[in-house]
Amino acid sequence: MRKHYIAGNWKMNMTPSEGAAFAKELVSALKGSTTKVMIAPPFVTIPAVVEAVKGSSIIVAAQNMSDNLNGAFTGEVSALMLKDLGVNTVILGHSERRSLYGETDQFINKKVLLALSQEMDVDLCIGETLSEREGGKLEEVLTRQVTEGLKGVSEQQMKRITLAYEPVWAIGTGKTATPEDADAAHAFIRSLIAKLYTKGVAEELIIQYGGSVKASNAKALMSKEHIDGALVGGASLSVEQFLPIVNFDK
Ligand SMILES: O=C[C@H](O)COP(=O)(O)O
Repeated sequence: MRKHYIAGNWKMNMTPSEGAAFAKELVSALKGSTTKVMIAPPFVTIPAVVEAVKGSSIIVAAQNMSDNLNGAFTGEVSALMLKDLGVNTVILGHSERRSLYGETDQFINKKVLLALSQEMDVDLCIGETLSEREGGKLEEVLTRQVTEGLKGVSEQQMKRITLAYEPVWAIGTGKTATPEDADAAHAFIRSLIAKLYTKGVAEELIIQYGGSVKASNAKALMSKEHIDGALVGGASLSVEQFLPIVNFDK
């Protein structure tokens, strides 16, 4: 039985003081909740948020990290630095990293392997563009992103992997995939994982949906068999909008 996992990716929003205020409010709103919740602040906001969620079960993640552990890589942040802050989860391969910063499947795979070598959990994002979907390439794109992104990841390490299916055309656009379309993509991804690993690994894998998730569509999406949670962007920026998504089943 897979447990729902709801994540908020703040992207380049929230100063340290704003992040701390949000986190304190979320901690008190979630008292007693057993839902697995993660928030991913920008790097500089992480320490304030880590401090604010202390004692709660909220996971603080990074939105990205370097493909190296240390050295002459100006402007980069490494897994070692994140771990020193108490951050053990990282989002990798977000479509904005792929499209705006040219991250390839091979580069993302290098980071995935590095994060796993540091015993970090990875939330690996995949998803097709509108032209890929309309051109009938959905399965080809997902197959490539999953196969390349997870190259060299062992069956044992798959316990640390969450996948986030985010159709690029649904991110920040207000257009959500229908629950049926999203579920079909998730089912395809799960069948792919069963082929690459085992049926057991596929059945345990958490696959989040991302792309204009909000309070009004969260329940319909997450009632689908293969949708195990959400990676929320815009609606994760206020507790008022994020909380009903976390509590979609209440
Ligand atoms: O990481 C989150 C996704 O990019 C979704 O963003 P959105 O909820 O603003 O569409």
